[in-house]
Amino acid sequence: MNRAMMMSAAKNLLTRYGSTKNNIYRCMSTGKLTTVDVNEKSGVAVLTMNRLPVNGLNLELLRDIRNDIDEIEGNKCRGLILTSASSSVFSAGLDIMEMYKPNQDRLKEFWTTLQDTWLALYGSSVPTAAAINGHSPAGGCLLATSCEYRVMLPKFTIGLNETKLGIVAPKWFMATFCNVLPRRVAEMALTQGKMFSSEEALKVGLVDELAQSKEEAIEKCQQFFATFAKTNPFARAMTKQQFRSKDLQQLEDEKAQDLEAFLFFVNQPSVQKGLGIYLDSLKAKTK
Ligand SMILES: CCCC/C=C\CC(=O)SCCNC(=O)CCNC(=O)[C@H](O)C(C)(C)COP(=O)(O)OP(=O)(O)OC[C@H]1O[C@@H](n2cnc3c(N)ncnc32)[C@H](O)[C@@H]1OP(=O)(O)O
Repeated sequence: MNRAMMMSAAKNLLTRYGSTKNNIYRCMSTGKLTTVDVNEKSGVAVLTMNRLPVNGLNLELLRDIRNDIDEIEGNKCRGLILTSASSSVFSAGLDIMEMYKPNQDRLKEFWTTLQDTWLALYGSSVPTAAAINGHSPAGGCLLATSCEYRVMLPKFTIGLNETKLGIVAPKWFMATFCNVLPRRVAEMALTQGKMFSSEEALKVGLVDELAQSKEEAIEKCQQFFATFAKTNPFARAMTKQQFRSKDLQQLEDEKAQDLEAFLFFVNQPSVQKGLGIYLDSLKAKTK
């Protein structure tokens, strides 16, 4: 191989594997709206949501996340860290445009994909953590709390604010919240539609640690995964799945009813009106 060929091969490798100070990262898959980078040394995959500006969870982003989780599971990665390409928003939750004046077929597919994404993430056999590097309301909070561990940057907010929008979080959103928070704290926060500051979230246990940067958050997630170094991966995964099986089974059993309830609720004229007003208030903020 001559020098030019060697340079070209190295360049190709760097494009595919991208080098950082300590480790080599392999880009495993790149959906249009997500990227997945696997640390070759640790086997940990970083799944980055990249639908800027706010990672609103629309049908396409949810599909990409779902496919990435399946791929990470299939590749037997040692951990999955969910994070955002934005420096101020982890995810703004469900893209309200999917629910406002919706096309009914797409609305069905949207909700079914959200259900499947949650089943895949909450039930994942791979250890999961969220590096919450920005605001994380509603569906964003659902994704973060579906993971086993959360590290958040200061001065952002997280919570299930649905009641403030005049909508009701489904049972499986609530179950995910209750898996993290004491029941009374969860009930109060859900009914109030409370958004916690990062510091408050740490205090109540909604997040496990704070970090000063995204890199530090990812490092802390990796340290969490390292706590499993002396456990049997199969026994670990089975324990997690058994622990979460009631919540998972409930949605599996009630998927069709959950979809019907969502469609009925979202199509109510009063709900449509409320969503329209909320969207206008969000847009007015930017004017
Ligand atoms: C039965 C139904 C059950 C459903 C269960 C769950 C529901 C949800 O998940 S509903 C979504 C709830 N989400 C929110 O309430 C968050 C709303 N957004 C915000 O509070 C802020 O945008 C946020 C703090 C996340 C970020 O603030 P900024 O960085 O200042 O950004 P902007 O507010 O300027 O937003 C930029 C741009 O994005 C639009 N936007 C924001 N969030 C959403 C959203 N969830 N869906 C659709 N669009 C959203 C916002 O309107 C701006 O648009 P433009 O003005 O056109 O730029």
